[in-house]
Amino acid sequence: MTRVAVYGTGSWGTAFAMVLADAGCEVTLWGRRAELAEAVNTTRTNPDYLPGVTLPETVRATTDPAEAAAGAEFTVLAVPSQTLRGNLSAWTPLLPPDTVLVSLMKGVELGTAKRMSEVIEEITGAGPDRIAVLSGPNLAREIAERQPAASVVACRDEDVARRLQAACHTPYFRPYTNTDVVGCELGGAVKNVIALAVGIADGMGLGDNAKASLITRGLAETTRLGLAMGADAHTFAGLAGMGDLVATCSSPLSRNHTFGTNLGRGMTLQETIAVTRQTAEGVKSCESVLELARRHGVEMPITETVVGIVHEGKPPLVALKELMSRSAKAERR
Ligand SMILES: NC(=O)C1=CN([C@@H]2O[C@H](COP(=O)(O)OP(=O)(O)OC[C@H]3O[C@@H](n4cnc5c(N)ncnc54)[C@H](O)[C@@H]3O)[C@@H](O)[C@H]2O)C=CC1
Ligand SMILES: O=C(CO)COP(=O)(O)O
Repeated sequence: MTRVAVYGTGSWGTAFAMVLADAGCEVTLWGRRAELAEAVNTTRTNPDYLPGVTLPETVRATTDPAEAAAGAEFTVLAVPSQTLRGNLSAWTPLLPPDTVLVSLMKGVELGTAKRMSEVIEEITGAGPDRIAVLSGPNLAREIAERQPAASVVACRDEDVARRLQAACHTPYFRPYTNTDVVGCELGGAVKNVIALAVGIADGMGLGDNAKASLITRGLAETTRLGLAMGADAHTFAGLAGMGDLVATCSSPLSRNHTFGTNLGRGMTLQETIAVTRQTAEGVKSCESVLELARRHGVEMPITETVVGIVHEGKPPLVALKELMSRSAKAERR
């Protein structure tokens, strides 16, 4: 039986642990809180993040990172992007030397503007053949209910991607392989920023034309950044690009979309943070994405607008006016 360690008992870590177990793996789920690990082991549920979902017997939880790591063929990381560096520094000495590190995270580190695979490489010293990314339209709650979804597993080494694909392929979860790690990571991180923009528009009461325009131009600016960073344009038309963007921008389950909606309705940033219990990666990553855009000389007007509203207190109506009155241009530039 393939042994897998999943670090992070939040909604996606727990739901993906279930996917792995349904695909035939033996999974150890690491979490910080003893009472939550105890609840998983005794009631087979994660009442804090996925109430009402029964987890398979082959998912066991622990608060001991060494116990989780032992014998793991895959080490899956599902903590907030901004805490990964600290978490992984503590776990690295415990990891099996050949384990494949799998990022489920959709953020870019603040300060360094590093993608999660870059942070993993820097901290663990693993080469690109041992670092994989899973990304796609994968709202955790739907997957925990075993509703059908497709996804992408990306690794520079295609054989490793195929091994991971086999480890998480179930009748309701269909992963495709890809070797474009940069594109998959950027697709996942930037769609959170665009989902904030769409949420703000929804909260302001704007219509479906505005939403479709933001999604489409959001994908255009994501692709521009990706191409400047060496990604493959096809990735952005796929599940980790367009697929995830559409799911996140249209679903009330999305934390980023909901965060934006609250801002668009007139809540302050502090009020919005106070009512947000879970990780909304775009709130911090919008600044890192903008930093990447500047470094690579790429225009990302929607990302810039989100940073203005979220971090600089720009009123959404003013931001909208500025976005709409930018100089006219050809669609493909
Ligand atoms: N929830 C979803 O539908 C999906 C989430 N993701 C991504 O997965 C990643 C994790 O997201 P979720 O599980 O949804 O978040 P969550 O907010 O549901 O859970 C986060 C988990 O990280 C833990 N955590 C928080 N601070 C920590 C720290 N300092 N050290 C260690 N652990 C800490 C929390 O206790 C919790 O277990 C994010 O990057 C997110 O973008 C990706 C696809 C789907
Ligand atoms: O990444 C996701 C779906 O693929 C989840 O989006 P949120 O983090 O906005 O909830």
